[in-house]
Amino acid sequence: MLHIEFSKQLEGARGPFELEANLDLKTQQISVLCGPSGAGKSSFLRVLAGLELVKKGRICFKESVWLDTTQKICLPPQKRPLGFVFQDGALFPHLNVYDNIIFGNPRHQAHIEEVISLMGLEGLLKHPTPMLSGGQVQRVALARALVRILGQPNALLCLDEPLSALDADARAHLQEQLKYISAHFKLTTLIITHDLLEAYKLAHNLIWIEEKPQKHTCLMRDFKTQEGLCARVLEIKGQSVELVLERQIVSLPLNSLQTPQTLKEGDLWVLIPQRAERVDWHL
Ligand SMILES: Nc1ncnc2c1ncn2[C@@H]1O[C@H](COP(=O)(O)OP(=O)(O)OP(=O)(O)O)[C@@H](O)[C@H]1O
Repeated sequence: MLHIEFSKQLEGARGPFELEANLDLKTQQISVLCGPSGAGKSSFLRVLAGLELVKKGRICFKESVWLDTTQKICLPPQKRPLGFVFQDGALFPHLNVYDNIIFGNPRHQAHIEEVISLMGLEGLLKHPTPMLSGGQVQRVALARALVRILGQPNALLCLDEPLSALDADARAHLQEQLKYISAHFKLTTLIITHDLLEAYKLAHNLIWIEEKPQKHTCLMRDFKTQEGLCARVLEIKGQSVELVLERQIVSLPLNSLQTPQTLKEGDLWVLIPQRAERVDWHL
C-alpha cells in the first residue's frame, strides 16, 4: 500500500487554498490524477517526490517511511525511490540521449540496456537531445526515470502530463508502452492527464481533485465499475449522435442511449453493448 496523507498551502489564481490528500493506493497499479487546471495535480506529485515541503503529512510506501512530520522524517528527493517525468521531458540539452538516460544512475548499469531496448532508443543514443521529436523526448525522459528506479524495492513512477504534447499516433503508442512497462516492471505509477479517455484506458484508479473555495481535496473515484468502452460525444445531429470511440468516430441513433435528453457535446460515456451510460466525472 502507498499511503499519501498531507496538507499543503498553495497560492491559487483565486486566493490561497489548502491541498489535502488522505489516500491509500494499491501498489503495482496505475493511478491517474485528474482535476481542473490549477487544482494542484503537479503539486501533489511534487510533494510525493519531496520537491515541495509540507508542514503536516505522512507518506509511506509499504513499510518505508518517506515523510512523517510528527517524527520529523523527510527523505530528500534523491533518497526517495522515485522516477519523475516532467511535461516537457526536462532533458539536459548539453548531453546526448545516452548520457541523459544514465545521468545520476551509474549503479544500475544492468538495467540500462533493457530499458533502451524497450523504449526503442538504440538508434538515437548518440543524438543531441535538441534534435529529438516530442515523442522521442518523452521516451528518453521515461527511460531516464526507469533506469533510476529499476532494482529499487517499492519504487514509484510519477508522470506529469507525459503525453500532452504528442500527436494522436505517438500518444496511443506511448500509452500502450506505459501500460506494458508498468506491468512488466511491477511499478506503482501515478500519471497526470487532462484526457479522461486516456485515464480510462490507462488506469486502475482515478484520483480526482475536488475544488472548494479554500480547500482542494484529492478523492478516489471508481470509474471501472462497469465493463464497457469509453466514448466522447463529438456532435449531436438530429436523431443521431457522433461519438469518438478509441480512435474512431461512430454514429449511433439517439434513442439507443439512456437519458439522451441530458446529452451534451464533450460528455464522456461508457458504451455497454446495447446501451450507453453517461459517466458523471464531476461529482
Ligand atoms: N510552491 C508553491 N507555493 C504556493 N503556491 C504554489 C506552489 N506551487 C504551485 N503553486 C500554485 O498552486 C496552484 C496549483 O498549481 P499546480 O501546478 O499544482 O496545478 P495543476 O493542477 O497541476 O495545474 P495545471 O493543470 O494547469 O498544470 C497554482 O495556482 C500555482 O500557482
